[in-house]
Formats: sequence, structure tokens, C-alpha cells
Amino acid sequence: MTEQLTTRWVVLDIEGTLTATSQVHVVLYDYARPRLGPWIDEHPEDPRVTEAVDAVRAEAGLPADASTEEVVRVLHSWMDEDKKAAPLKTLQGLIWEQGYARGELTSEYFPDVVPALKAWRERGLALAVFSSGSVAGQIASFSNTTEGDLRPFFRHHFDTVNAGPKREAASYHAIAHGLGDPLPSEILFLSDVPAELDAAKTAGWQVVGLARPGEPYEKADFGLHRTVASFAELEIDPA
Ligand SMILES: CSCCC(=O)C(=O)COP(=O)(O)O
Ligand SMILES: [Mg+2]
Repeated sequence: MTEQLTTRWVVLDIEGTLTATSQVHVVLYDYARPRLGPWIDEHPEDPRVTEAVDAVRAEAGLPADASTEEVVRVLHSWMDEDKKAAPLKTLQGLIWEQGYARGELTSEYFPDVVPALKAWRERGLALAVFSSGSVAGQIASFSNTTEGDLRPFFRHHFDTVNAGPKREAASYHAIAHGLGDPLPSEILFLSDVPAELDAAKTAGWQVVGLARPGEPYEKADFGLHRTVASFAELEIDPA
């Protein structure tokens, strides 16, 4: 079934919406896992790294002088449980940035994604991203994809640091402000996670859930939210 919508902005989640969850949990997490310890030890002067490490220690209840090994043990356990903790996302993003720049990582999207993004842009819609992945990691991931460099597609990037938690309405108010304060009803959020859709809806946004076949949220309870299995089911006109 086709869902017809009218909007100015389309804000997109990444994992489970643009890309398969396995791309993040297997490809990207496996790339980051063995590199976390060396990255921390090799960047003692980088405030992004030292602040993230301090934040891990604090959040995990480790002493302020806990070793890299202890910090990495916590980071690995967070990846095992897919905890979307900001300091983990910061460190992963830096490592992925290098991986994409070196050509060791290439992003792959669901087949319906890039054709839809192109069509929406051609229609004059503006695109932005809101993901738990850090802004640096997001931008890097769009730089080297199986379909080329997609960075020019997106006007804004938001993460849990510059916007806030994905399951809180306040984050969507902050994003709307970052987009230049369009009417909330002129922003459409696409995500696979019902709680994220709830929060965006509370902020007055339009929302559509992605119930993609084979993905963890395929059979989730989306409540009253409209859902599609693919972007091909979305027909979006500019407001
Ligand atoms: C290269 S972006 C990596 C995405 C990521 O780390 C992540 O946790 C995705 O979460 P999302 O909020 O996009 O579902
Ligand atoms: Mg998601």
C-alpha cells in the first residue's frame, strides 16, 4: 500500500531504516571492537577521546584512573548489549571515520533507499539525519557507499549529543529549531523504532515506521503510527 504524505523536511534514522541492523552490529561494531584500545592509547591529546574515556569511567562507575583495558571492557559490553551511549558513539565514530577514509569500510543501504532519497531531493524536499551514531560517524558513513558519496544529500545531521535522546520529545523540538523552525507538521520522521516515533509525534511531527522484512522491529507494535516495509511505498509531495 502507498502512503501519501506532504512535508518540507524528511528526517531519517539510520540503523533499520536506511541500512540493515547487521551492517551496524556486525560490520561496523566488529571494525571498531579491536581498534578501541589502540585508538584510546594513541590519541591521549585529543579532547574528544579523553572526554569520552572520562565519561565511560563515570557512567560505568570505574575509578577516575581506570586503565584503558578496563574502559575497553566496558565499551565491549555496551556494544554487546547495543547500548547507544554517547561516549561509545563518539569513539566508534572516530574509528569509523578513519575506516571509511581508508576505504576499509563501505556503507550499503536497502535497495529502495538511494532511489527514494534522489527522488525526494529532486522534488525539493530537504533531508536530514537523526541517529544514535555520532555526527562524525554519520557523515563518514555517507562518504563511501556502494552508491557513491551521499554526503551532499543531507542538509543537517543530529545525534544524541547535539539533539538529545531519540526517545524524548524535547530532542525533536531541538532538531526542529536546528532546521530553522519549520512548522512541526512540515517535518516527517522515518524510523524503525516505535518509541522514537512516539517521541517525534509528541513534538508534533509526522511519522512513519519502517517495518522492514527480517529486521528486528519488523513485527513490533507500532500502535497508531503508519508503517511501510520499504521507501518505495512512500509518496511524498513537497509542502
Ligand atoms: C555510521 S552511523 C552508525 C549508526 C550507529 O552507530 C547506531 O547506533 C545507529 O543507531 P540508529 O539511531 O541510527 O538506529
Ligand atoms: Mg533505527
